[in-house]
Parts: sequence; C-alpha cells; structure tokens
Amino acid sequence: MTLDIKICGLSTPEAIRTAIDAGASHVGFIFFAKSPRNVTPARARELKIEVSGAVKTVAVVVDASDEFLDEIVAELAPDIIQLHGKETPERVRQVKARYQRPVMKAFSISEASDFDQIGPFRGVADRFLFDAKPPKGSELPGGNGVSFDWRLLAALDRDIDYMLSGGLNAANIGDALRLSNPPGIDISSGVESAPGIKDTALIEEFFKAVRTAQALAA
Ligand SMILES: O=C(O)c1ccccc1N[C@@H]1O[C@H](COP(=O)(O)O)[C@@H](O)[C@H]1O
Repeated sequence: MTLDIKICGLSTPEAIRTAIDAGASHVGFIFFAKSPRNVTPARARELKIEVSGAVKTVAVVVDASDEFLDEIVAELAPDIIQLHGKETPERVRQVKARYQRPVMKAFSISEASDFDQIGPFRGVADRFLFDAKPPKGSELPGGNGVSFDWRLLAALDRDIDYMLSGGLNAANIGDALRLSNPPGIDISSGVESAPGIKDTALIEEFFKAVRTAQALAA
C-alpha cells in the first residue's frame, strides 16, 4: 500500500518545491486567520503554480462559510477540502454537493471513545483525518504539534480511510508508522523552525525518516 504524505501549512514556493521533490503526495494550505500558516485564497492561487504532477492540493478550513469557500475554490480549485472544525455530517454533505470535491473531515482524538464521533460521517466524508486534541487555551484546532496515542488506531475498522496527524516529526514518525500503519500521514509544525516557518532541511529529514521506517518494515 502506498503511503500518502501530506505536508500542510505551506506558504512559500521554496517549501512547496522541497515537499514535492521529497515525495509529498498532498500539499495543504491553511485558510484560518488565527493560524501562523494562514494564506489568502489569492496567495494560494499564486503558490499553486509550484504544484506539479499528481500532487494533490488540500484547502484546510475551520467552520468556513459558503462565501469563503466559494472564494477559495474559485482561486485555488483544490483537489480536496479538509474540514477541520465542528462541521456536522449535513455540512459535509453540503460542501461535497456545492463544490463537487472530496472532503476530508478532521477529528480530535485523545481516547478510544473519540472514534465514536465518526459513525455519522461514514459514507459521507471521503476520508478522515485524526489529529490530537488541542492543548487547553490553544486558538488552533490543528497545527499544535501534539500527538495522541497512535495505538488507539489499531482498533479501527480496516476499511476506514484516514490520514494520521498531530505532532509528527522525523524523530517519531518511525514509531507512528510501526504502531498504526496508517494509509496517510499529515505533518505541519514538525517541519518548521518557528510557527508558520517551514524549514526545507526538516522537510527533507522527515521524508528520510519515513523512507527509513518503510525500509525497516519491508
Ligand atoms: O496548522 C494549522 O495552523 C491549522 C489551523 C487550523 C486547522 C488545522 C491546522 N492544521 C492541521 O493540523 C494538522 C496537525 O498539525 P501538526 O503537525 O501537529 O502541527 C496539520 O497537518 C493540519 O492538517
């Protein structure tokens, strides 16, 4: 099985090129004003010029209005829309119908019972993203650099398609892959030198760690 690798919160051409050259399957843009990774729809359109080949673009939004999504879709034309707020199954249905694109719905996980949330979204969302619960006081629902216990994923039905995210980095990705064997992984702050500042050396180091872990598992 091919591992999908999404580098999220990209905001410079250099970081996008590095991520793609290193083997990213997905690149994510954050449209959330409180995030240090926030980009405008117009900026995302400029950055998309760097995206080549089969690499998919992902628009990450948090409880976004139709008006804002209209603008994002008009400018970026993302391949996937990631809903990272408190969107309901009905809202996921609306977004899919209005934009005719796959939706990845994010959930915060800290214990096994948190996976109960996904029930009403099965057959509605195209893919899930499992992230850690934000630390108390954080203004961000994601991008906090914190992990959850990856062993919890072992209990998931095998037909559930998801990306694992939350606090991944070059030092822990080997353990994360070994313990959960996810279909996809998603990383943001783990390849940054400061909040919102992607570090090309850390991106390359992350991919190297992924390839090392994959070789060990083969
Ligand atoms: O990264 C952000 O700032 C962000 C803001 C709002 C919603 C989601 C956001 N990021 C998502 O969270 C995951 C995990 O981030 P990290 O690796 O723990 O830093 C990230 O990959 C984004 O999909």
